[in-house]
Parts: sequence; C-alpha cells; structure tokens
Amino acid sequence: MKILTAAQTREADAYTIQQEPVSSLDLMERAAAALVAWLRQRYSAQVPFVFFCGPGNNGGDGLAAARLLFQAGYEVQVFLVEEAGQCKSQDFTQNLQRLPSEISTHTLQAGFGFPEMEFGAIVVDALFGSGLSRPLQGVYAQVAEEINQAGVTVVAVDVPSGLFTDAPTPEDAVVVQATYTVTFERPKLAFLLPKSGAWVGEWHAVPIGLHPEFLQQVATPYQLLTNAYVKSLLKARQKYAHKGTYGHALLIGGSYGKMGALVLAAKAALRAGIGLLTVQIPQVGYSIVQTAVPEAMALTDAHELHFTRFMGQPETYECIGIGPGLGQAEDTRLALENLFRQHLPPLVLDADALNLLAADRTLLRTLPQDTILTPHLKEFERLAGPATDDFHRLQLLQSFCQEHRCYVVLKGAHSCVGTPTGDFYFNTTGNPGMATGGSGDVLTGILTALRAQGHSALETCLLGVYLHGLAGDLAAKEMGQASLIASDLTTYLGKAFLALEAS
Ligand SMILES: NC(=O)C1=CN([C@@H]2O[C@H](COP(=O)(O)OP(=O)(O)OC[C@H]3O[C@@H](n4cnc5c(N)ncnc54)[C@H](OP(=O)(O)O)[C@@H]3O)[C@@H](O)[C@H]2O)[C@@H](O)CC1
Ligand SMILES: Nc1ncnc2c1ncn2[C@@H]1O[C@H](COP(=O)(O)OP(=O)(O)O)[C@@H](O)[C@H]1O
Ligand SMILES: [K+]
Repeated sequence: MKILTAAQTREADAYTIQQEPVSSLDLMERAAAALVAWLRQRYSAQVPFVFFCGPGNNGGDGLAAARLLFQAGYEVQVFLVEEAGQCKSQDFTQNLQRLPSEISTHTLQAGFGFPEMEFGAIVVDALFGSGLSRPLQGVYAQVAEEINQAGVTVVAVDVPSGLFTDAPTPEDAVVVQATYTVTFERPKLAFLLPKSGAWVGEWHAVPIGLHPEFLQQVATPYQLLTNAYVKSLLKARQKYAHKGTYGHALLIGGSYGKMGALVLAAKAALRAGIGLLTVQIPQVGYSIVQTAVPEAMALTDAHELHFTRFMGQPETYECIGIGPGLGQAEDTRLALENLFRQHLPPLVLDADALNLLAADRTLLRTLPQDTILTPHLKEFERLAGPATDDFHRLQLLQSFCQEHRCYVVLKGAHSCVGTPTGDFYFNTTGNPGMATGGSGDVLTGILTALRAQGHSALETCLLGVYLHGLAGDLAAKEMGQASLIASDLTTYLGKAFLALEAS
C-alpha cells in the first residue's frame, strides 16, 4: 500500500473531487463520517467530547464530526481556535454554519483561559492536519500545550496538530501528543518513524473513498506492508515434497558466552520451514547446539571460542546466515574476508557480522550483490554514518542500498526494508514486547530459512519481517508484552503462518 505525501494527498483529493465527481464539502463529510464511525465504535454516548478546531479543512473535519456525533446523541462541546484575522477555509465556514445551535461553541484567541474539562472527556484535536506549513505558534501552540498538560485521552484528526508529515518536525516545536490518531485513507510517513511516530499514539487509517485510479498511478518509493500482499508471497507445501525441496541453510555464529543467539536463530530457521539446517559453531558450542537443536547438523570451527574459518562447501547451501553471537575477533573478520572471496549462495548478515563490516570499509565493498543486512539503528549508524534525523536516515538507507546493491532491514517498531531500487517497505506487525534480547536473532533465522527456500531477497525481507512481527503480536496477546521473550517468537511462528494463511 502506497504512502502519500501531503502534496499527493491534496492531488488525490482534487482528482477524486473531479473524477468521481464529489464536492469538496461532501468529501469532507465522508471523512468526518469515517471518524465518527470510529469514535462511536470505541466510545458510548455517555462519554463527553471536546473538539478543538483550527481554521483549515482539518478544523472543518472537526466541525462536521462534532455535528454528526451530536446528532447521534453524544454530548459535544466545540472550541474554535483562531489567531485574529486568520483566513478560514471555505469548507470550514460551511461546516460552522451547519453546526446545530444546541452545541456549546466558544472561540479561543490569544490570552484565553483554557476551559475546564469534564471528567472522562475525550479531546478531539482538529487544529491542523496535513496542511501545516510552519510550527505552531501563539494561540495554537498554547492550546496544544494545554491539551498535552490536561492528562486526557486525545484523538487527533488525520495528524496530531503541529506534526509535519513529510519532513522532520523541529526539535523545539509544540505538537499535540495524541493517544489515538484517526488518519484518512493512508498513514503518513512521519507516523512510521521513531521520533515523530511517538506523537501519533496508536494510529488507525480509515478509508474515505479517494479515487482508486489515482492511488494506482501515483508514484512513491514508500510502501506499507499489508496482510493481503504478504499473504500472496506465501508458498504452499507440495504433497510430494521432501526435505531437499525446502533448501539447505547454514547459520554461522555463536561464540563463548553467546551461543544462545545462534540457538535462537537456528530454532527460528527450522520453524520457518527450512528443509535442512546446518550450523557452524566454535568447539565450545558443539554439545550446546546438538542438545538444544537436535534437528540441526553441526560443523565445528577449528577454534574453541569463535568463528575463524568456514568449514563447509558453499555450494551445499541455498543461503548462509551469519552473525548471531558471532563476536568481533580479528580472526573472525579475516574469516569473513576469506568467505566473501568465494562464490557464495545468498547471504543474510546480522549483528557482529555487520559490526565487522562497518569497521572495515574494504570488506564492505566486497559485499556480494543482493545480500540481506538486518541492522538495528545503532548498527546502521555504524554502517552508514550518523543521521541528523529520521528522514535523513531514510536517505542514508536509500543510498546505502543502492551503493552496495543490497537489501537492508532497518529494525525498529516499523522495521523498514530498503532495496537497491531505492524503495522503502514499512512493516505493520510487531509490538514493544519484542524489544528484548534475542528478537533480532530470531529474525535472522527466519530470513535465512525463507531465502534458502527460494524466495527472492525482497520477498524474504517482506515475508520475514511480517511473520516475525505477527508471531510477536500473537505471543503478546496470550502472555502480555512485558513477559514476551525471544524464544516465544519462535514458538508462535507456526501460529503466525496459520494466521496469515487464514486471513
Ligand atoms: N484527502 C484527505 O485526506 C482529506 C483531508 N481532509 C482534511 O483536510 C486537512 C488538510 O486541510 P488543509 O489543507 O486545509 O490544512 P489544515 O491542516 O487544516 O490547515 C491549513 C490551514 O492552516 C494554515 N496554517 C498552516 N500551518 C499553520 C500554523 N502553524 N499556524 C497557523 N496557520 C497555519 C494554512 O494557511 P497558510 O497560513 O499556510 O497559508 C491553511 O489555511 C487534512 O488534514 C484532513 O483533516 C478532509 O477534509 C477531506 C479529505
Ligand atoms: N517497539 C517495537 N515494536 C515492534 N518491534 C520491535 C520493537 N522493538 C524491537 N522490535 C523488533 O525486535 C527485533 C529486535 O532486534 P535487535 O535489536 O537486533 O535485537 P537483538 O540484538 O537482541 O536480537 C527487531 O526485529 C525489531 O523490529
Ligand atoms: K489534527
């Protein structure tokens, strides 16, 4: 699903208005109705609502929604927030005229006294949406600050007011802290990035019937993973299949004190459908692996404590995953250097394999084409340099993937897959329960197994991050986020496959 910029959203609006055709006022009515449907599903008519409406179409949405909610029997109060002399949008003005006189309506201007709010009231933030052109100031900033200090549930309309959707929001800007953001048609790019995403709370995209033709033809490098798309990437098991049908993967990793990482990756690879799995571990890991993962074959390194030399034949494997628990010893770096000189099957690199690459730019330049790298933010910074903000980091991701002709899974709350063609795919599954040691090792195992089963590098990344997050969501549903540990992701991987198939 494409993610649109604010400018593209305006174009989508205009196209829909012209081609459907529908009046701009009716489109606003549709948006307001979608918002109200969401509110009514969540809150009963006993819950009072306080709307704060700005001068543009976002404020217009707020006014229309206040009317619809009032007509549905809810108690509604409206505050019109305005800087003296500020122009109002046409649809705002029309919706103000349509507001039933029974709704208590007040204007807040500079120097206002912030209204007392009824206990349990829900604030609807309709100050500004995607038309924000500069940081909030004056009365708008004051209202936003008051809302933030009120300690109430805030539902933002389309965008939390004060947040820029396609560019970094300045550090000192005032932004409404939303509990929920009900956004129209598509989430905005800023919702998916760590810093700006924190203002958004839990976001829900509600369809408002923007023209499908426009959505189909509009060009953007930003995509959001949907269940339907990821499901289409699944491959059914064949009746006459045998273990050779599903690939032979190799995982290289584990070192003294870090054998767990390799074990986690190995178990995940097996649960992700691999036909055969071999692990290469240092001698210290032999009995650990043979006991913890009896399904895997083991190759032992000449070294007692860490990886120093590849002991197998590259052509035996359909994919090699390297990194979980690997360590960063100098002879491990050398072993990687030697490995990269060989003709290799597709690679998945994680953790210390990435740190070794980051520390040795010559090694990085020999990275085989179409390799999958799975850094978290810190590892990515080591590889590509520091980013001034989340949007800059996306630029770095794009140029890194293009320069090294690789796929990067930049891990986080919305893990982002960067591709050599310059595209970005944001994941939609996963939860903060997965912020626990070893979650990334599980992902490496999943990706290695999917790649070895014949998925392309891109399919592997998309299917892998989605299933990994879905396993986390299913696990968290049963045991809660705080108690979730990395092994649970592997335990729930089967259910994630089932849920995706059944969706
Ligand atoms: N397709 C969809 O998704 C649909 C979207 N719809 C809704 O429309 C919303 C976008 O509406 P919008 O373009 O009128 O923008 P909005 O955010 O209300 O404000 C812009 C106004 O504020 C001004 N202004 C800007 N920044 C300012 C500041 N810091 N301080 C003071 N003023 C500032 C700016 O004027 P300027 O001063 O920049 O000339 C302009 O007058 C969108 O978020 C959604 O809610 C639906 O109704 C229909 C379908
Ligand atoms: N808040 C979060 N929401 C969703 N997924 C998360 C969150 N925090 C972490 N994750 C996921 O958990 C994994 C953590 O990986 P990583 O940081 O490499 O952990 P480790 O090195 O301990 O294995 C990533 O796949 C990441 O996307
Ligand atoms: K808003």
